[in-house]
Amino acid sequence: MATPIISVKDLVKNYDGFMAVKGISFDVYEGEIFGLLGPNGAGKSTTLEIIETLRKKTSGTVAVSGFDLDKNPDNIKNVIGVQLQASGYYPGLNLLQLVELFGGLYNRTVDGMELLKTVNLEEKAKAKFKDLSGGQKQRFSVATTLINKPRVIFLDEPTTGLDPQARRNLWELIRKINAEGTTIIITTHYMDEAEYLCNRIAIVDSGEIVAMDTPDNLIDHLVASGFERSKQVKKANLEDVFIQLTGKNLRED
Ligand SMILES: Nc1ncnc2c1ncn2[C@@H]1O[C@H](COP(=O)(O)OP(=O)(O)OP(=O)(O)O)[C@@H](O)[C@H]1O
Repeated sequence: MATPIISVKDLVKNYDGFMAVKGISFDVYEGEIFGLLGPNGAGKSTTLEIIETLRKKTSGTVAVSGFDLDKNPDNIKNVIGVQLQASGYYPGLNLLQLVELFGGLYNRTVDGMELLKTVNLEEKAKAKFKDLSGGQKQRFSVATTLINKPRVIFLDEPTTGLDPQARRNLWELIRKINAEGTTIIITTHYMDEAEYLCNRIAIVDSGEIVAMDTPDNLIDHLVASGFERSKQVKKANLEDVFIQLTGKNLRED
C-alpha cells in the first residue's frame, strides 16, 4: 500500500461567502506525479496555495509528510518546494546569484551551479532572468522549487506558453526530478501533458472533485460507458507534424 505524503480531507475555502472549494478530499502518494485538472476557476490554485501554507483554509484538514497544517506549518514549509514568483527575481542579479540568495532565505547553502545544471541552465549562470527565453524562464522557475531539497514540489501550469520543443524538454525535466525521488503535484490545462506525466489525476469542477484515477482508467471508464469520438482519429496530429518538421531540439539556446 502506497504511503500518502499529502492528505487532504473535507477541505473548504470560502471567499466572502463564495465557496471556491467545497469539501474536497484526496491523497497524494509518495513518489507519484499527481495532476489537478479543471476549468478556469475550478479551485485548483486555491487548493494548492492552502497546502503550500500560503492561503488560509475555511475548514478541513491537511497533512504533508505527517505534519498537520494547523499545528506545524513551518515543518511543512521545510519539506515542500514552490515556484517563487518572478516578482522576487531581483533584476540586478544573475541566475547564480538569485539561487544563492534564495538558498539564504531557506537557511541553506546551495551549490548554485549544480542546481542550474539540473535544469540545463549552467551556461546561463551569468544571465539575468529577463534575458531568458520562455522555456529557460520556466526551467529556472522549476529550479527554484528544488533549492531546499524538498520531498514534494508544486508546479502550477509550468508549460503554459511554451513551444512544443520547450514543452517536451520540460516534461523530461519533470520526469527526471520525479525519478530522483521527488513527489510532484502539477496543474495543467493540457490533457496530453497530464496523460504523459501523471500517475493519477483529480478532475476538479466548481470546487468539487468529479473524478480521480489514473489517466488510463479514466479513459477506459469513459470508453466502457459507450463513448465514441464523433470524428475518426488520425494516426498523427498537427503537433506530430510540427515536431517532425522542426525536430525535437530546443531552439532557445
Ligand atoms: N482572493 C480571492 N478572493 C475572492 N475570490 C477568489 C480569490 N481567489 C480566487 N477566487 C475565486 O475562487 C475561484 C477559484 O479560483 P482558483 O484560482 O482557485 O481557480 P483555478 O482552478 O486555479 O483557476 P485557473 O485554471 O484559472 O487558474 C474562482 O471563482 C476565483 O474567482
